[in-house]
Amino acid sequence: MPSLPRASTRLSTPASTRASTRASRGDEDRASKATSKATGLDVDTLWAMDRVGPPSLSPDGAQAVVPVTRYDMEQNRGQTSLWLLSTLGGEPRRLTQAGDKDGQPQWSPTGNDIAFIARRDQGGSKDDAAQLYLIPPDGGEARRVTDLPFGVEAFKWFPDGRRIAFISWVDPTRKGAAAQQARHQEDKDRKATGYVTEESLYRFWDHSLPMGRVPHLHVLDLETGRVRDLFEGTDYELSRAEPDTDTFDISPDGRRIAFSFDPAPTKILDHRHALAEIDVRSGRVQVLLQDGDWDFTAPCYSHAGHHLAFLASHQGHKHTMPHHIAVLDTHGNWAVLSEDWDHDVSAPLRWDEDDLGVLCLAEDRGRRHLWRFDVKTLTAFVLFEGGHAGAFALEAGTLVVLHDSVVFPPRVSVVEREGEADEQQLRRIDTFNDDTLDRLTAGRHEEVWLEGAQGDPVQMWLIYPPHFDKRKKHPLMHVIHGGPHTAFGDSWHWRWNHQVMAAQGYVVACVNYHGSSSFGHAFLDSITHRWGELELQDIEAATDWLLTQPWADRKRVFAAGGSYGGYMVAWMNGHVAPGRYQAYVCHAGCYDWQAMVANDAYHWHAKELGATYWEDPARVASQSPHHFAQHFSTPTLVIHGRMDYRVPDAQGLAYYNTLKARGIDARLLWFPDENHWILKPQNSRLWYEEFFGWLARHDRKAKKSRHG
Ligand SMILES: CSCC[C@H](NC=O)C(=O)N[C@@H](Cc1ccccc1)C(=O)O
Repeated sequence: MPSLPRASTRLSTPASTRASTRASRGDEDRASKATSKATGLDVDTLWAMDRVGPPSLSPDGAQAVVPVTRYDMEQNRGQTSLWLLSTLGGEPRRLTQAGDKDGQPQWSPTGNDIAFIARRDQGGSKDDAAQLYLIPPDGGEARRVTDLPFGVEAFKWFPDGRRIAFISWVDPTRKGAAAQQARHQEDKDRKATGYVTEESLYRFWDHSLPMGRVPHLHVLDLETGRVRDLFEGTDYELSRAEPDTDTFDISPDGRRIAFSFDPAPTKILDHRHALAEIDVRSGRVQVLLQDGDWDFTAPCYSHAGHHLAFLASHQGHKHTMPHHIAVLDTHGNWAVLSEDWDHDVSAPLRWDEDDLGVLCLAEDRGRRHLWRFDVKTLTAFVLFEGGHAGAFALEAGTLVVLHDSVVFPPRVSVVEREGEADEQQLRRIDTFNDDTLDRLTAGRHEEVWLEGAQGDPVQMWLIYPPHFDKRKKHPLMHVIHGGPHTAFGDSWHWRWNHQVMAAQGYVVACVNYHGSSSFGHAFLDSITHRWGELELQDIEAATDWLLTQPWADRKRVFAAGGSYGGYMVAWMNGHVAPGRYQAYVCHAGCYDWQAMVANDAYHWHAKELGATYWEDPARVASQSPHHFAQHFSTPTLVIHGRMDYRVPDAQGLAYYNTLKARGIDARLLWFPDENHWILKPQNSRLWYEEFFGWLARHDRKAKKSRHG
């Protein structure tokens, strides 16, 4: 981080300017063009944009397949189909037409097929659950290759291209396909809807975990159609928290599968995972690494099969410890390699083609890059500099990245791997959304560093309205991120879209307050056991800085946040002098840490707050917005979804009821069919309408005709 005077501003770091220039010269031009004809982004245009998902490459690296989701606002639904992109040049080609949601495409190692997961009405039968399909890349009919009662959750090809390993949730007390089928029929015949459990972990984000079923690893033989449950008759299972392909990996010779698992008999979200390896033929399991102090996840075999890279977090030291790259050899020796690199590494890992480096995604000061971590020199090197790198794929020397920025949604580019990162060359291989972006003027964004709490440098991103005129006064809006251990940066958000907000005339401010990820472990951990305190000082320091700007309208200052960001605006309501902010929007906000024990991640709170409510109720209350209700005075729009199990809607309702009971101007927007996020087009349109309408109502200069 730079050492700072009180505040320093720059359009972006020199490095990121380089990256975004190369990634998106057209987008930079668009941002600065600001012709009087062009307008900013509106909600309907946002929903009309194509949403590109993670790419998978053909074995020769010549083509990528991506899922693309398109929404229809009037029909209030989306459809996902697969598209082929040439990495050599040429127009994108749509591969699937028929499916509703053709997802997770993976190119076979032989190059002959693309496997994907879908729930289709095809060949005279309709899938009850998502199944695996294969389609040849040169077109033709997709063919269903599984017909499993409980469907397929995620999968990986075996290197021989003849088998597929996949995850399916099965009843561990039953053996054989017929027994699982019978269980499925029993579930279908059950008339009662009550959910009965003695589990500690029984719901996750927005869904109840299947009663009495757990995620097992299976193998499908494509020639015979035979499916084997590799965990049948054992206590092994994969993580119950949305298990995906990061939880296992297949050895290059196809004989073994490494997987991470929770060794404790009773599962909770925060348990530390161990690593094991199963011999595919015999089904014999060998535990590779198990240590109560460590969480081991995301195994990945080297190409030669001699090393297993994985993520290791030293939870015994502190629960906030980052995930580091670690390697295990065939003699059982393991070591953490990236210990001196103060970055939290994300899954998946992938060995580089020389087996001397591991590719990974990791955040860095509000951005997210693709890195190569060199296992000999123990140094990290940026391969692709974000903006925001969302996913990557590497085959036959071709490296592609799915990346986005504040000024463009996710797109796919080839990263030419020559020279230093400074000379990074990107070649875009899709054209999705270009026509739409060409018609728009994007708001300019920049990064500002402030002196925040404890005198520490704190990063803030500003997104200006499209036709920003610094001689005029503008309303300000804080958009406060959730987590708390996440970060805002140079990235695209489909739900809290900065461009849509800036296009309404606000200067949007996103502060990466103490506790945010991507600024090193000490910064992330600085708020532990003292939630609210430093974060508020940072946001207030940012407001102070904003109010000194000649273009800032001091009487038109707002703050909005979701989840932990919602916690922050509720906290502000109890701690900031009345009148400093004209209105708040609290989306899915955490309001009362004692009542939050009703959520799906209740084991985690005490580690962050420093106590459970039965041990030290005063300590918990001192970090809880509800405890400061007597000071609330600022008008607030409260938004919540009934299907939110992370921050149960009782949190939002308690906040709203308190505001009403105290006679404070408040409005409630409650969605019976949404979760922590507003995912349906029409509901999103309503969300934005209410959001802007509420702010306008408390904005002395807003055009009343527009917002009622
Ligand atoms: C294992 S719990 C993970 C909590 C997660 N925070 C990540 O940094 C999260 O879901 N945060 C919510 C807010 C929240 C905070 C604490 C407890 C429940 C919810 C969010 O901001 O999205």
